[in-house]
Amino acid sequence: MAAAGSDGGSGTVTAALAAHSTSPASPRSSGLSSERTRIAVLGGGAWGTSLALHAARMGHEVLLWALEPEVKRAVNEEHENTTYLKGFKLPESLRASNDIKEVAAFGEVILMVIPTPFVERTVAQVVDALRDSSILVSCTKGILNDTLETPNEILKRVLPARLHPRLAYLSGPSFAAEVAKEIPTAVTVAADNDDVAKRVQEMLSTPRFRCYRTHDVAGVELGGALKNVLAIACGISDGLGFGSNGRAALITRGLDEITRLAVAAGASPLTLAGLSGIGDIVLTCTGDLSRNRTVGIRLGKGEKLEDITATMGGAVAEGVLTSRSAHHLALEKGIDCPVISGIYRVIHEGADPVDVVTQNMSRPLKPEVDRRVAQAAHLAEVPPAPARGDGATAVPGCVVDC
Ligand SMILES: NC(=O)c1ccc[n+]([C@@H]2O[C@H](COP(=O)([O-])OP(=O)(O)OC[C@H]3O[C@@H](n4cnc5c(N)ncnc54)[C@H](O)[C@@H]3O)[C@@H](O)[C@H]2O)c1
Ligand SMILES: O=P(O)(O)OC[C@H](O)CO
Repeated sequence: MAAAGSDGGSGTVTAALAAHSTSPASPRSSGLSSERTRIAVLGGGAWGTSLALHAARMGHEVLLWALEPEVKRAVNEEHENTTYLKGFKLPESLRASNDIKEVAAFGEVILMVIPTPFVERTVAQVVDALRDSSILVSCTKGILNDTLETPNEILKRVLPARLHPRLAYLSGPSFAAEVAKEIPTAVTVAADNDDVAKRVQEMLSTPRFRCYRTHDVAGVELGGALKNVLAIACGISDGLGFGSNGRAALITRGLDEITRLAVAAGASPLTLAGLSGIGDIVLTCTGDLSRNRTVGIRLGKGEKLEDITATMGGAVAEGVLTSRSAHHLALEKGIDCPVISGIYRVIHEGADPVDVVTQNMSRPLKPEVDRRVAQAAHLAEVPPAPARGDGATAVPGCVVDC
């Protein structure tokens, strides 16, 4: 399904950007370095196709695995993914295959862009085709229902231990259609191994697509997964006509509860204040291209979930299933998450959204800042202030690289 509202890449923003640069996709024109790399993309949905397009524009060799024969045919013959990313011409150099082992064996770097419920069975098919030097980048945003695992935890269970240091996670505010239009976008790459994070960062960064990096895998994954539930909540609020006050309250209090839950699951609160937290929350809680927010709007207007998903053309709103996982994770961790639990009750137990809002707004009154988050924020590591030439120490916070 093409993302709602896509203008097929010929919008005025794209034209304005093009007028200021002859080669926005090229890292070489800006001093950014990127060696030509063989990149395999597993997943021919909107995001997989957009990332494949981005990498191909950079001059990387790209092979895309698509589940559907029709996606493979359209990419190879029409040079467009007419199923999931309609309206964007793909370079002829970007080829698609339905043979997942062939695609995995091709890649020096493998981008895994698979909805959460299919990550395990998809990756299990390619384990034997992976080389020890492969770098595997998960771009999935969700939490599995049965086990409450993030993609990182699924991958570490399925892949041999020697490949664990080769794993990275890409997340942040990034609508597939806007990346395909080369609208300036910033994302985060998380990895335990800083060399791996740097390699992915350098491999994918351009003047239109800026990658930051972090060690906080849990924070990046949980931020990316939990914001989808909040986007559904904001959509419901919009669908009910609750306006700007309602949306601002949900974004702010939603960020608070997502942060408390993520911190309880091992994340740094600073990550939730970054691209994969507040960045992606702002994008999907306000942006019309969000599938999760669109599901929420339609629920708020009274449509049934089955009718909504039946008209999405196979596109996935991860927040629908993640609302169940997040609710159970909150119970398991003992974290009070009224927004997440409210969305769980609306989606999975048929609760009336207006009743949920009234109940949430009527809870016992409390301080705004949670004690545990405040403590975690104070304990979080800050970069050491560099020494000045005169032997004095620079003022912390004044020399941070932005
Ligand atoms: N679309 C975006 O703008 C965007 C941006 C960032 C992250 N993401 C995340 O990327 C992931 C993939 O989303 P998308 O937007 O590329 O997909 P999509 O919703 O556009 O398409 C659905 C995808 O699921 C695949 N699929 C369906 N059944 C499958 C099966 N049995 N086994 C394997 N794959 C199957 C389809 O082939 C297709 O690739 C999700 O976790 C999503 O949250 C999406
Ligand atoms: O369209 P959504 O709601 O799945 O959001 C897509 C991306 O996660 C945005 O960063």
